[in-house]
Amino acid sequence: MRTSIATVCLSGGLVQKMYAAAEAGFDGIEIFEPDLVAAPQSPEEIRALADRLGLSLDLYQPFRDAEGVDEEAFADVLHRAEAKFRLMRRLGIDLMLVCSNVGTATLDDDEVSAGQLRRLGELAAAYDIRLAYEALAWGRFVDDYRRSWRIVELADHPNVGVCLDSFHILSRGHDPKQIEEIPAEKIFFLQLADAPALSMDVLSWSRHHRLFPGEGSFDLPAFLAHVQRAGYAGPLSLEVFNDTFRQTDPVRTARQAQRSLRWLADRTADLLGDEAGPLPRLPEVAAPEAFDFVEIKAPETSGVEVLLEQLGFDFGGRHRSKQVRLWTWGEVRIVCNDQGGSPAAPRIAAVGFDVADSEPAAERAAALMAPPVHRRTYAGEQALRAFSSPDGTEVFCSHAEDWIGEFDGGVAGTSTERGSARIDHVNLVQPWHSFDEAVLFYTSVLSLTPQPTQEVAGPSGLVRSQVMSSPAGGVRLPLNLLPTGQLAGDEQAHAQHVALACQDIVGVVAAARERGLRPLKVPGNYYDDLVARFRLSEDFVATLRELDLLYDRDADGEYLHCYTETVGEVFFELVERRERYDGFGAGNAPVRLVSQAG
Ligand SMILES: O=C(O)c1ccc(O)c(O)c1
Ligand SMILES: [Mg+2]
Repeated sequence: MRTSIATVCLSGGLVQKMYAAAEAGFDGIEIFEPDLVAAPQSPEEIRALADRLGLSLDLYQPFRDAEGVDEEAFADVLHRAEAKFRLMRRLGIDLMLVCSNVGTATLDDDEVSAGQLRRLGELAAAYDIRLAYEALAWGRFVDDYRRSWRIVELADHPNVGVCLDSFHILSRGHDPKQIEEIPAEKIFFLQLADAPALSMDVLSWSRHHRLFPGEGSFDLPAFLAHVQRAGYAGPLSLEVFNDTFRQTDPVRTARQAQRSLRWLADRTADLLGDEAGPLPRLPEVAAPEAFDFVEIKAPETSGVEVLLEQLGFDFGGRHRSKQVRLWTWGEVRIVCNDQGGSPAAPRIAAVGFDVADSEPAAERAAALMAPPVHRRTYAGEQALRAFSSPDGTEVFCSHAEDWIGEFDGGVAGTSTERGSARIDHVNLVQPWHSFDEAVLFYTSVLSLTPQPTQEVAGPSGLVRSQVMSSPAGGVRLPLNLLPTGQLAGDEQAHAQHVALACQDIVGVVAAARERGLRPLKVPGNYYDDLVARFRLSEDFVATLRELDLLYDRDADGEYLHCYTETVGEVFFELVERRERYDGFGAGNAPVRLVSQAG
């Protein structure tokens, strides 16, 4: 499988983009014309650099407004094209992308367009150049790949073929199955992009919101399977116009892009089975169905452990050789780490996921270029493999049995009178520039599935939230994207949190309050509104009000929850899920955000 990336995906100048693509392991690039025009280097220098970096120059693009025009306009098209063909010879590029006409087309006639593409193809042939015709989703007359293929078929010239771009096809809801009817030798190029489900004009959607495969809502594995079944053997090239990637580190973006192609190839090979051909596979790993632990970096005096004690955790002992303490409650294991000058503000430093087999999980993460994390390990201690997620939180694939013996006090006796508990979800706050990357990271590395995005209004802006979850719901990882502005009080509301599921939240919170816990205060107006929305008994609402419990109900069941105060950058949530309730009480989030902002 050859991989390629359009220079438009990356920030920086052309040379910087080329270094980034090479460093991330791409085989080639598509040169986006404005990048070349703005570059101080000559075409010959760019060609030499590509050679030196081991990058092939796969495509020059875009050539606009070529077909469907009158004869006078077409004379200008030929003139313009010839200049580009000469330039491409200097660059050593033999494939040019021709977009369907959006501006100058006046003739809605396949015969005319085909005739003009044929004449352009004849001119290109003289320069040993081929043309890949792409139907833009907003083309004046040609906006459907099936029509662009009909025109190419009519043009009937060996130097004229189609370029398929997943965005233009899937954004319009066109069925990609008919790609299989296009002869492989006529598919000159393939561009891949994902996108979030948005209802907006398709041009703005394309120019600002494209994403790498695995980050959006399109079914790219199914799309690529059609292209592979057609017999396409050219490079898989990414073409992602995205406002964030245009302004973030190009090396990091290029690695993210390469990760997305490796994930996509593997998923597509799954769909194709015996027909997968040369698509490379990843070590197979089932999604984890439980959290193994959460590690909080916190000095012993920070107050986090006071909270844990109030919540009813048992002290599970000190680590044999490190400044690390374990707290347990049922199946919940929280590790407080005070090593190496912990930051004053406690924060979630690592999350352990209980995967069936840690070795292949670590191999898979490495194949997806997840940056490894090296922790100090002493003789006789389990060396756990960990990786850094895009926001810096370390991800472990681990099993408590392998490491819990390193804590004196051993496995803590679990107080049965408080019932069992488990980690329900871990909410990780994402910086604005790594949100999409995080979705891809958890999708590809841990095989978690992104759920539909939600937006919650907070006092200082909208919080976008996307939950990554395992098939049976044992692991839920809400990723929250914060508003970009920072108002006073934001820090509290935008801390990360660990939610603990218990069976009798009323009893647990009542006991915790006896031990001194002060849950986040919920305003009286909230309970008046609850009474209006749900037919709840007065007694029940009085209990909720007394204990500052929040409530939600849907067709699947009920959700009762409450929050602790925030310590540094972390707080805890207690939850009780009744029946099959699968949400997070999203309607209550604005109340929490306002209360936390104080
Ligand atoms: O947005 C555009 O104009 C544009 C240009 C070239 C492409 O390949 C494409 O998919 C879109
Ligand atoms: Mg394209």
